[in-house]
Amino acid sequence: MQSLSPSSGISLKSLIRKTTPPPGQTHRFDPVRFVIQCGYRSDSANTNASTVNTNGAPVSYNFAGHVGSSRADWQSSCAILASKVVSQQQDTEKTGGAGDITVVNGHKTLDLVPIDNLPKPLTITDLSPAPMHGSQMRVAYQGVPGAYSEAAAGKAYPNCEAIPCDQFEVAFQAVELWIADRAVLPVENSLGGSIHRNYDLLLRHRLHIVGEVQLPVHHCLLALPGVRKEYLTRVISHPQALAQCELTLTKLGLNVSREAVDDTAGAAEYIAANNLRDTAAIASARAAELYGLQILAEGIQDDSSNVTRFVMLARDPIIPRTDRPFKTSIVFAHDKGTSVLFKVLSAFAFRNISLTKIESRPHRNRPIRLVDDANVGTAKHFEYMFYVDFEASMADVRAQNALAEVQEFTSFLRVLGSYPMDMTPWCPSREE
Ligand SMILES: O=C(O)C(=O)C[C@]1(C(=O)O)C=C[C@@H](O)C=C1
Repeated sequence: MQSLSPSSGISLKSLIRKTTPPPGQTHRFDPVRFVIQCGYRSDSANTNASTVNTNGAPVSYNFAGHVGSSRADWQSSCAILASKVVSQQQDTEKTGGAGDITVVNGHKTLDLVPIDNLPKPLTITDLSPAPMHGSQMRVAYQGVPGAYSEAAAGKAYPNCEAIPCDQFEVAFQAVELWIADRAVLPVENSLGGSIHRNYDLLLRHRLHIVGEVQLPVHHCLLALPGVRKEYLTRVISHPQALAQCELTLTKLGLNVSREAVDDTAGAAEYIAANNLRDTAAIASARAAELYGLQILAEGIQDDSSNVTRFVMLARDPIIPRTDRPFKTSIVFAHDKGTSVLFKVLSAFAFRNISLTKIESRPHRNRPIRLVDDANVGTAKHFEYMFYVDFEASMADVRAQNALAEVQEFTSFLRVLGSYPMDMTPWCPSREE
């Protein structure tokens, strides 16, 4: 990725360089047409022409550094952009001033004191409908520089310009509004499990999964220089990172409270900006370097092969292929609830298609199904959306037939994306 230097900053000029989508990217992909071509249907009502681009495939791991712009540049760009912002609903309950921990969606989050020379995360109010396109791939991620999501962006697109965003929602919108070309989104971790909110966002938005990366996550305990473990009363980090280090924190004999914040690197930045000598952060070694913290303990994740899986999102899908391993992600539901699940899964089992992931989430439009029985009362069944990843490309006739069958059993079916699997050699010691 691009290295951090004042001259590499995102300027307003570069942000508004192109005001129309580049040739070949003017039309949104039409899932209806895509699935009809493949012999099955989806839920989408979109009837636009179907145009795809092919530059979404992940490439080999070569992440060497941070991407960025000067914070000053970024802030001034955002300030100008903010003057023509479409109104966006901000679902936060932020109340505090700089340096406070406040509550966002039930989680504690930080109002950070600015540190020079680092790009400031996009906020929901920075989002402008003005599209912008440089020659370099722009990849939106949630967090601040030093976050694992930034490293994932670098693994997926080694020469990209990574754009920090203060919420996942903002990263989605950055792509939808042509501010970024891709978003990178953590969906599951080998220790901490699924990042549920991101599954909900995948459904709420119309972006397509165009790739995946699996990133070894190697956590460090960071504090201000000179601080010793015995001084600590609190450890702050992303809830996933806290979960991934739970046992090790106890083994280290730390008598500390755990507090969840928006991202790992943001926790490190907060400690540095507020000179907190009683608080440590769980974050990457790179975050220690960026924010001038010392590493008190390394490799504190409860399993040395701790891996987070990220997906890359784009406005258009990539063309599925069969000459390399592909994965396809779908989401479906049925009016009659979970009874359909076995049938759906057997459509894949009969065709020898392996499932790599299954996840259920509340059906937000219809969370409860009531079944009245005059004699005994009313049964209240929870309703679900099921997310399934399977190991086949949509260009594979087995996958097309399986989905043709699945659509017979389901009232809702959407293909989230068909994309190359991350096949980089297994080396968990390649630490972030
Ligand atoms: O906070 C970060 O650094 C992130 O990139 C987020 C995130 C996550 O959401 O799971 C990503 C990878 C790690 O598993 C911990 C945190």
